Amino acid sequence: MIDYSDLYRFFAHTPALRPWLAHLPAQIAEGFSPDRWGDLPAWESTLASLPRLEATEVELKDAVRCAGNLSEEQNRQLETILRELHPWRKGPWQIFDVFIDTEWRSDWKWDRVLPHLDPLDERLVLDVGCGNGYHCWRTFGAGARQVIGIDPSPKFVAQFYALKRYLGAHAPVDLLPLGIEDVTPELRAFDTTFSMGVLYHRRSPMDHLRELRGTLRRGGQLVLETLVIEGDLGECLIPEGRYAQMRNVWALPSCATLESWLRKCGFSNTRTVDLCKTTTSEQRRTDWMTFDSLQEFLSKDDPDLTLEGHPAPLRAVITAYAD
Ligand SMILES: Nc1ncnc2c1ncn2[C@@H]1O[C@H](C[S@+](CC[C@H]([NH3+])C(=O)[O-])CC(=O)[O-])[C@@H](O)[C@H]1O
Repeated sequence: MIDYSDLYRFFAHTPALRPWLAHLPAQIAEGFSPDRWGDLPAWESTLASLPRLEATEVELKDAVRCAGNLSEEQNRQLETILRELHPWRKGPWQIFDVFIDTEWRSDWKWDRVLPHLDPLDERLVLDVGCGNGYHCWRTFGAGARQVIGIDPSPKFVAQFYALKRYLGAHAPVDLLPLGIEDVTPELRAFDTTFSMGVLYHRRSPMDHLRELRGTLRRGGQLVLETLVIEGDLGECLIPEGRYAQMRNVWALPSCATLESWLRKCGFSNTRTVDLCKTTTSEQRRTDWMTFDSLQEFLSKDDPDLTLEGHPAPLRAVITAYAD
């Protein structure tokens, strides 16, 4: 579906990435397998039908947007095609005159994370579970040398490449249809690794932390963002049923617990740098994501609780360094 030849060349020229390259083409073929994803041909034809348009201006630092001289008809055609890739969860994106108003204000998360990042200049960055790659672009806009996002949902990969052709077809920002388990263990290649919104989806959080450490070179920075609970060292919520209607939520530790897990898994200098309750302004139903959203997942009587009676979503950003 996507031409990864530039990325394969980059892997070949980067000694630390070479062990992964041996498996990568087969993993990507598997990630885009039509046997696994019945809608894949439809997404491919959407990508193929996108108009060839030239951006005269691209902004990636303060927002993600591009501009150019398009007719109303061209903007309308672009919007119709991009809407075929519904639901748009992460953003927002301004693509010419088309404003993709996504479910999440991912720019608000970026604003919380950015002040705590080691300078990104010249860094090789991995974004684990990057969705459609919104933060990958912001990372590149903040100076990174090369950004590789991974996400096992090929629809999000399709959204990313739909926009990449306008935001920078040859920019060193790519997204692979893979999960963290596909990254070669103990690669120790990346200067910065993001894992944002992923830990609570992993059945074994400790294994996830160890996998993340394995992606980083010694001294590389981990930026971990996840759902947490208020509480002391040792406390952790493991919801038996759903959490905020999500079936695949496993562990919500307190910050102190999570920091101790990080230290146990080979990180030091752990720091909780941000704690933020998710609001219905940050995560909400929009014209580009018309399914239920946070508002519908909270208790009608008490917005501090989820529908199931658990504490409502509280998210922490924790930074740590790989030993
Ligand atoms: N095994 C896996 N490996 C990697 N990714 C996975 C895996 N399983 C699921 N995912 C992916 O992890 C992402 C989690 S969303 C965070 C997006 C972004 N980071 C954000 O911070 O806005 C969560 C949220 O918005 O709550 C999804 O895109 C999954 O496909």
